[in-house]
Amino acid sequence: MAKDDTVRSVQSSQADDDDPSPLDPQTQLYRHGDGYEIVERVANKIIIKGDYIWIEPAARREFDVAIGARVVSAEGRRIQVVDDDEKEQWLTPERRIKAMHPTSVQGVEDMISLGDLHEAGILRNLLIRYNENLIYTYTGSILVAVNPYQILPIYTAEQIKLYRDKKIGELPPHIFAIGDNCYANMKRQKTDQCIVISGESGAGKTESTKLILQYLAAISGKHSWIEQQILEANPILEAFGNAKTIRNDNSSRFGKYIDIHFNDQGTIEGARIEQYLLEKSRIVSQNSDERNYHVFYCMLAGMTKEQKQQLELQAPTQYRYLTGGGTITCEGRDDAAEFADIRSAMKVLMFSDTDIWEVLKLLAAILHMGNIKFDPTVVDNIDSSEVRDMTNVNRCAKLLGAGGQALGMAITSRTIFAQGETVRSLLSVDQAMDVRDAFCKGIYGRLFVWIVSKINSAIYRPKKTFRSCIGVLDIFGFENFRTNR
Ligand SMILES: Nc1ncnc2c1ncn2[C@@H]1O[C@H](COP(=O)(O)OP(=O)(O)OP(=O)(O)O)[C@@H](O)[C@H]1O
Repeated sequence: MAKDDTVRSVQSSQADDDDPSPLDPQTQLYRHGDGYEIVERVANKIIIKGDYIWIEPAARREFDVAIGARVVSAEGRRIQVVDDDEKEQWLTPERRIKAMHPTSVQGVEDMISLGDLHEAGILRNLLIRYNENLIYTYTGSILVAVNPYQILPIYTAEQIKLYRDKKIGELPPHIFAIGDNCYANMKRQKTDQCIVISGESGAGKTESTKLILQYLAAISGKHSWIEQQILEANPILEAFGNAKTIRNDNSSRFGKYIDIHFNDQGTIEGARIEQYLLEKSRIVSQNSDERNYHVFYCMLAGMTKEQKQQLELQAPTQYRYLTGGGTITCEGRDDAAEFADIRSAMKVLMFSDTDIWEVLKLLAAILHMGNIKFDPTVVDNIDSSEVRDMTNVNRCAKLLGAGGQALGMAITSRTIFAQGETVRSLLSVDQAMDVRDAFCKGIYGRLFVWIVSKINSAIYRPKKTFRSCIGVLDIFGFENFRTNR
């Protein structure tokens, strides 16, 4: 709003066209220079051409919110507006509207200063900033980030330098400002800090976590080996814990908490990662258009012919556990190149060649296991099952270092120890399939825990002298499906 503009609310009982007076005391009139430009009186509110208004939702359903709009013209008792979705609409006096506060018209860097502090006000503020590629906005000390789905030139070395030692609010909102604030507080107050990153799936939490780690590594350290190791933990965790979903091609299917440890000089000394609640059901089944964990497709695309022969592996299309979602590729991902990156990251984190090979053997065993089929049979009048073809069972047994017969028996029967006695009962086909799937989920779950502990053994240094830390929590994103599991 220009400096000489005035804002007034007046009573409509005094209304005439020279001195327009809305009934609703909340309605504000903007005086532009010599007078008002009035286009129409709608529901006792004076609307001014060029003014911004909130259009209340026609129906009052749970998730409906008002939408912002600009008044462009009037005709009879209707006004024409262009709303924030760029849609033209004609509004009649029956439609509920409200004047928009100037802060919502222009947008603000810190939403604490919004005049219209409601859901619609917050959404519009984020929208108008997003339209100008301003993806970060503060709400006090909270940073709201909107996923730009494009590479913006805002994460350069210059930007890192720029945000160094600045107070929040001194520069435009940025993820680096949050990292810097945390680091400065930790050093100044000598207290541990924590950054919590939350949002729905695909919102950009994992990218934000990575940016914070990169910023902390850049400002605190001497580009040491330990920093490199901490950063290289990500490709490994993503390979084993991320998957393509319908919302996000690289969706984290586990929660992670990274504690970064600093010495009294503020230099990174080590870190520790904790993982939570890996989505194990994905190992054995995937929703339509989704994939299993990246690592399976990467290994099949990236292993040499000889390695695949040793593990008796074929193309991903041959495995039930990899084709449940009906898609084996992920646009924009090069699985073979990713496999090379995963291997080199594992080397950086001190996984030996034997470790890596043992991991691949477990993954191969899971794939063969998923292809085991069962036939129904009846034993002593009880529905039972038998393995249709022992080839896959024997492959798994070899890879797991178990006996083929023993493994076959373990997935088609159940053994109970009761009152000093051992009772073995046979499983139906459905039960055997459940046991097979549970076994694979168990193997993968334990493998994931082992991988995280192996990473920790490379990056964690026991506390010797003073140490403070910054924790970054990246939880899995919220999702809402037709069927929620
Ligand atoms: N700041 C950013 N700049 C550019 N692209 C981004 C940014 N943030 C996110 N993206 C893009 O959006 C995708 C999804 O982001 P990300 O994986 O971080 O979401 P998420 O919130 O962690 O989702 P989930 O909960 O499913 O793991 C990324 O793979 C990346 O392509």
